[in-house]
This record gives sequence, structure tokens and C-alpha cells, in this order.
Amino acid sequence: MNKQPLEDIAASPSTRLGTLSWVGMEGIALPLKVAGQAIAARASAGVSLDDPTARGIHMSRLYLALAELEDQELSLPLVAAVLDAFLESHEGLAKRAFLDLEGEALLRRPALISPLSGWKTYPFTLRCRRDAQGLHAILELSVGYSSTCPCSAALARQLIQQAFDEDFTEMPVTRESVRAWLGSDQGVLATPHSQRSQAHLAVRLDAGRDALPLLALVDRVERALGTALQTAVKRVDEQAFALANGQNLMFCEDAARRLHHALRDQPGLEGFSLRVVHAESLHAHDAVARSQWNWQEA
Ligand SMILES: Nc1nc2c(ncn2[C@@H]2O[C@H](COP(=O)(O)OP(=O)(O)OP(=O)(O)O)[C@@H](O)[C@H]2O)c(=O)[nH]1
Repeated sequence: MNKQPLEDIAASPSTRLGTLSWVGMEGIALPLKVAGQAIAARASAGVSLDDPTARGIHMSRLYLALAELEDQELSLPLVAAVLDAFLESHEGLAKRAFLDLEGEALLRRPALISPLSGWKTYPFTLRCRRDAQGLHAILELSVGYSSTCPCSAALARQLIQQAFDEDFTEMPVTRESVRAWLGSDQGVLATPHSQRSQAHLAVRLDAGRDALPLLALVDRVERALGTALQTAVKRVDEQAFALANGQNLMFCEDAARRLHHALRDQPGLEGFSLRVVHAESLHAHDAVARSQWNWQEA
């Protein structure tokens, strides 16, 4: 073992002077607890280098401070404590500290009708910064849902009406014959197109609130859209899903407006930006809508 004192290059003066806006590490593997579940996450940890003469920051001090996040439910006070530790361990070097945590929240979601449930992942990134003004926190979250095209539904209904006119020329039409026709393939000879869709949210959190509103946001978004992707599904659930889609026909504009209003009603948000993406089955391209409230792109 080397008994000589270890040279500390980071502490030596830099030959080229200059401050740096961000220095740190990206892609650090880190176990987190989100909504009660242990998940594998990735952290980006950094500080500003505000001493123009200092050669480097102390990467190990940032890395070790992350251990605080390991076994406790992820919350804003916890992140604030880690960012404070970044700054305290870089006194005289850094005025701003940064921490991004990226992972997939794992939530148990109930079936629509049956007593079953299953797991769904929701990709998220929590982007936090600590500076002289305090803590700034942005939560990005993606929620999948189903969207059925209202135009396609109207066109399909028109075809069904035409088929009815052609098939029922004889009068009188009986209730039984119409009922049998409706239950046949001929009764639903055209179906609207629907697609798996994504809502991507970025919300600026009120740093005075402790809990991360991840579960509350997922619940609010899925309720507003009405057509959440399902986990465990029996036929009774599939039928309820078909009904939910029929009752919630949506262009991407409709989905974006629904979410805008739902997020405006969510307590603890200081602003948001949202983007909905309908991966059209009609086209090989996507239909996209965006909306913001009290938001400036970073
Ligand atoms: N600043 C900096 N360090 C790097 C970089 N790449 C690797 N490191 C290494 O990160 C390691 C940890 O740095 P420090 O936190 O300063 O380690 P230390 O000097 O043993 O720890 P302290 O005594 O707390 O300062 C060092 O061995 C550096 O060489 C880099 O690009 N910049």
C-alpha cells in the first residue's frame, strides 16, 4: 500500500481560469423509493464551479451525499438536504447545486370492473436545483392512455347508418330483427381507429410542499382522460374499456385541453408544460398538441 500522501489535483490551481455552470456526474445508478416501491433510478449530480481559479470539484463528495436518498420515500425535503450537502461540501467553490433523478415509478393499478390489479410503470424525471433563491423542482412524468378518433367514429357511424338503410328496406322493421342485426358483424361494419397515446407533463412544484405529487398527478391525468392503459384484463374489463373509449373520443387537441384544465386544478403546482402524442394508427406519423401555463422553457 502506498504510504505517501495522495496528490490532490482537484485542489491545485487551474492554469486556465474560468467559472463553469455545471460540473458533476451523469448516469449514477441509485436505488430509490417512489410511491412506496423500490425502483432502480439514475442520478445526475452537479454543482456550479464559481471559483475561477479552482482546478476541479470533489466528485466523491457529491456521490457519497446521494446515499441519503436510498431507503426513504423520495420527497422534496430529502432532495433539498442532499443539495445542501453538495453546497456545504463545496463551500467557496459552488453557489448552485443540481440533482436530476430519472426512473420509472411502479404503481399498482386496479382493473376497471373485476377485482384484479397489476403493475404499470410511469417514466419520470425530478429535476432540482438549489441556489440563493432556494429550491427549484420540476417533475417530468409520462402517462400512457388510449385515444379513439372522434372523426373516424362519426364516419364509422355514417357507414352503419347506410348499411341499415340498405338492409332494412322492408317495413315494418321489428325490434327483434334490428337487435339481431346490431349484434352481427354487419351491425358494426366499420370501427373508428384508436391508438396508444402518451401524455408528457413537466410541472413546476411548490417547493414548500413535502410530498412528491407523482401518484396524485397520475390519478388526475388518468381520470381526466378516462381511458387509462390497463393491466390485468378480463372480458368484463375489456368491455368497460371499449365503453370508456366510446365515451371519451379524443383528438390530440381534446386530450391536451382536458389535461390543461385538470392540471390547473391540481394544488401545489406553480406552472406546467404538457405535450400529448397520439401515435396514429391512421398515419405513419403522430398527432401532437402542446399547452403551457405559467411556464418558461429553461
Ligand atoms: N474534479 C474531477 N474529478 C475527477 C474527474 N474524473 C475523475 N475524477 C476523480 O474523482 C475522484 C474523487 O475526487 P475527490 O472528491 O476530490 O476525491 P478526494 O480528494 O479523495 O476527496 P476529498 O478529500 O473529499 O476532496 C478523484 O480521484 C478524481 O481524480 C474529473 O473530470 N473532474
